[in-house]
Amino acid sequence: MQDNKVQIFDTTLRDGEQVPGCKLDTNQKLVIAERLDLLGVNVIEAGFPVSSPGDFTSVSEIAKIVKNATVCGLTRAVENDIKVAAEALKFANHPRIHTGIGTSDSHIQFKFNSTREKVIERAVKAVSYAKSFVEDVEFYAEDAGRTDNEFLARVCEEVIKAGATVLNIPDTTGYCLPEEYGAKMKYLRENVKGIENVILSCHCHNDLGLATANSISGVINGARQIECTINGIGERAGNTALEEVVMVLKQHPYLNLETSINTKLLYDTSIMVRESMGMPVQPNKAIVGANAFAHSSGIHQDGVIKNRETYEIMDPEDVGVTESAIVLTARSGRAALAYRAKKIGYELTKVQLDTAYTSFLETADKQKEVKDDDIHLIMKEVNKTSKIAMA
Ligand SMILES: CC(=O)SCCNC(=O)CCNC(=O)[C@H](O)C(C)(C)COP(=O)(O)OP(=O)(O)OC[C@H]1O[C@@H](n2cnc3c(N)ncnc32)[C@H](O)[C@@H]1OP(=O)(O)O
Ligand SMILES: CC(C)C(=O)C(=O)O
Repeated sequence: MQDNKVQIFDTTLRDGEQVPGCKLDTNQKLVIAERLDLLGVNVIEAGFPVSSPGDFTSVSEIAKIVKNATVCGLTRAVENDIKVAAEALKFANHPRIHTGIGTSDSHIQFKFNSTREKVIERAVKAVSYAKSFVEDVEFYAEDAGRTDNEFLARVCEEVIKAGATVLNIPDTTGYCLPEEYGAKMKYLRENVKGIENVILSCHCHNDLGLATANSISGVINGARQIECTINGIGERAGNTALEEVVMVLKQHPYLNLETSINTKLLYDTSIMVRESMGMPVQPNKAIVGANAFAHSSGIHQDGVIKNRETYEIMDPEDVGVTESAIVLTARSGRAALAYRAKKIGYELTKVQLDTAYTSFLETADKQKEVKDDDIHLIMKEVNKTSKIAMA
C-alpha cells in the first residue's frame, strides 16, 4: 500500500528563476524561500550552486534559514557541480542534491555525442559521488518524457542501486500526453527493481498546456512528488503550477492524495512571486488570476448571487481570495445590478431596478466595465423620479 502523501517540490527559485527577466538577488530569494517554508512545501529547490557565485550564496543562505523543508541544489552529472552543491547545502537541516543527465536518444546523441551505456555510467557515478556528501540524492533523467521506457527503467534501476532516494522523471520538453506520462510512471513501478524504496517524482513542462494534467496523471499512477512553481513560471511555457496541482488534489478527495500545503496562503504567495520577479499573471490563470473568481455575465452572476456553488467549484477563501467578484458589463443582468447597487447602499424596488437597468445598459454599451461611480450617477437619475431607499 502506497502512502497517500504527495510531496510538493517547489522549484520557483531554480527552474522558475531561469526565465528571462525573473532573476532574483539573494535577499529576494530568501524572502520567497521563507514564504515557501511557511506555505508548507516539502522541498525547496534553491538554485544551481555551480552556475554563479551569486547563486551559490543564495543556496547557501537559504540552507541556513529554512526550518522545515528540505533544501535542494541542482547539478549536472559532473563531479565539480556536485562538490559545489554539497558545500552550498552544508548548513541545511535537510539537504538534498539533485543530479542527473539526459537519457533520451536526442540528448545522448546531440548534447553528449555519447551512447546509452556511457550515460548510465555517468549517472551512476554522479549519484554515488553525491551520496558521499548527503543521504538524500534525487536523480533526474532529463527528457524522460521522450526516453524509451525500457532504457529509462534500466537507468532507474542502476541509480537506485547507487543510492538514489528520489527518481525524477521529467517531461522536459512538455511533449507527453497525460495517459502516456501516467503509463510511464506505471511502467517504472512495475519494471524497476527497488522502485518501492524510492519516491517517483513528476517534473512537467507546459509547452502543450498539459503540465498540470500530466503531473496529476503521474501521481494517480504512483508518483509521490510533484515538482512545480508558483504561478507556473519556468523555462519556455513554464512548469506545472503549484497552486493548480495542490487544488486539483484538494478538490478531488476521492483520489485520496494529500499535500501539506496551507492553501490559504496561495494567493498572497502568488502576488509575492509575481511582484518580486516582475512576471505578471494572466487574468484568466487558474486559482490565482485576477478573474479566477470574477463573474461578469448575467446568467452566471444571477446563479452565484443565489448560491456561489452554481459557478464556483472552490471557495475563494480556501486559496486566500477574500470574495468572488461580480463585475458589471453590458452582459450583466438586473440581478447583478441590484446586487452591486445594494453593496454601495441602494435598495431598489422592482420598478426602480427596471428604470436603472435601462440607463445601465446605455452606459455599459459605451464602456468595458460599469464601475461604482457610474452606478452612483445612474441612481442619481432614478432618484429624480422615484426616491430610492438606502440599504
Ligand atoms: C532542463 C533544465 O532545466 S536543466 C537546468 C538548466 N539550468 C541551467 O542551465 C542554469 C545553470 N547553468 C549554468 O550556469 C551553465 O550552463 C553551467 C555552469 C552549468 C555550465 O556552463 P559551461 O561550462 O559554460 O557549459 P555550457 O552551458 O556552455 O554547456 C553545457 C555543458 O554541460 C553539459 N551537460 C548538460 N547537461 C549535463 C548533465 N546533466 N550532466 C553532465 N553534463 C551535462 C553539456 O553537454 C555541455 O557540455 P560540453 O560543453 O562538453 O558540450
Ligand atoms: C533538471 C531537470 C529536472 C529539469 O528541469 C527538466 O528536465 O526540465
